[in-house]
Amino acid sequence: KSTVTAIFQELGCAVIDADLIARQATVVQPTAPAYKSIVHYFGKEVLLENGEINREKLGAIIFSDQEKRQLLNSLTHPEIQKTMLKQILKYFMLVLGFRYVILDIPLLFETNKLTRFMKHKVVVYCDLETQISRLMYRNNLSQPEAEARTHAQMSLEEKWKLASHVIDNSGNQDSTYRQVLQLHSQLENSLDFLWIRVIVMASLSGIGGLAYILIRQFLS
Ligand SMILES: CC(C)(COP(=O)(O)OP(=O)(O)OC[C@H]1O[C@@H](n2cnc3c(N)ncnc32)[C@H](O)[C@@H]1O)[C@@H](O)C(=O)NCCC(=O)NCCS
Ligand SMILES: Nc1ncnc2c1ncn2[C@@H]1O[C@H](COP(=O)(O)OP(=O)(O)OP(=O)(O)O)[C@@H](O)[C@H]1O
Repeated sequence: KSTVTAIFQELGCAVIDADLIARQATVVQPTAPAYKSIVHYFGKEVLLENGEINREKLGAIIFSDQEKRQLLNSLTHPEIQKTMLKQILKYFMLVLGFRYVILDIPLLFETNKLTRFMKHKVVVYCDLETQISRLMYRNNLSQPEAEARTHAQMSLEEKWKLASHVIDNSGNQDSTYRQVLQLHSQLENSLDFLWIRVIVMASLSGIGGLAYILIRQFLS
């Protein structure tokens, strides 16, 4: 997904990355409420010496225990979704004026209630063997560790069925790049953004109208 969203970003699109948010101050840094709950439920042994979350250790716990994974999800996902929503609104505000926003979400179909508001759902696909070997290489994991992580998610075949577009990323980066270019031009030519503009305009004029009434009441 990150490989594909990086191309969209290069093409000038607005991108919101759930994984990045999951690592940020609002979610797992020592001042965040989710951080405190993680320490409360998982203990200080999931912390590094500097107080930050030991991702390797927490990963080893949650990817071998479904209940603990669900617990972690229940602590982090509300914060991640709240931050995503704020960023979406920012991009749709008239000053920024983006027609659409690309959301990079690993657990979109499993947990995200946002799907019903999404016109386009893109699944980035490759065969399981390639997926596991790329994950092993990127995260420096053993085969069983990488398999535990892929099994913690809906299979790509199932996700494929729920998608409106599929990008086949089994080949080289050039082949992926070409597919993204094609999807990008399809999205650029789409008029789907118009209904979002109408909703944003209507909400803003509603808020503006309310503020006007309140000011009038206050001054009279
Ligand atoms: C458990 C954590 C600390 C492990 O960090 P680490 O850097 O070792 O792994 P990384 O984040 O790169 O994830 C490894 C792989 O597991 C997947 N994954 C991550 N969290 C989850 C989850 N809760 N359920 C299923 N798959 C997950 C990722 O998409 C990736 O493919 C981290 O993944 C985390 O904080 N997860 C909870 C937040 C979350 O659900 N993030 C993903 C969706 S927004
Ligand atoms: N077409 C490709 N050819 C070779 N390597 C690739 C290709 N696409 C992605 N990779 C590599 O595979 C790894 C995983 O890709 P990427 O980070 O884009 O996946 P992701 O879906 O965002 O991952 P996750 O949800 O696990 O964070 C990265 O190291 C990336 O460089």
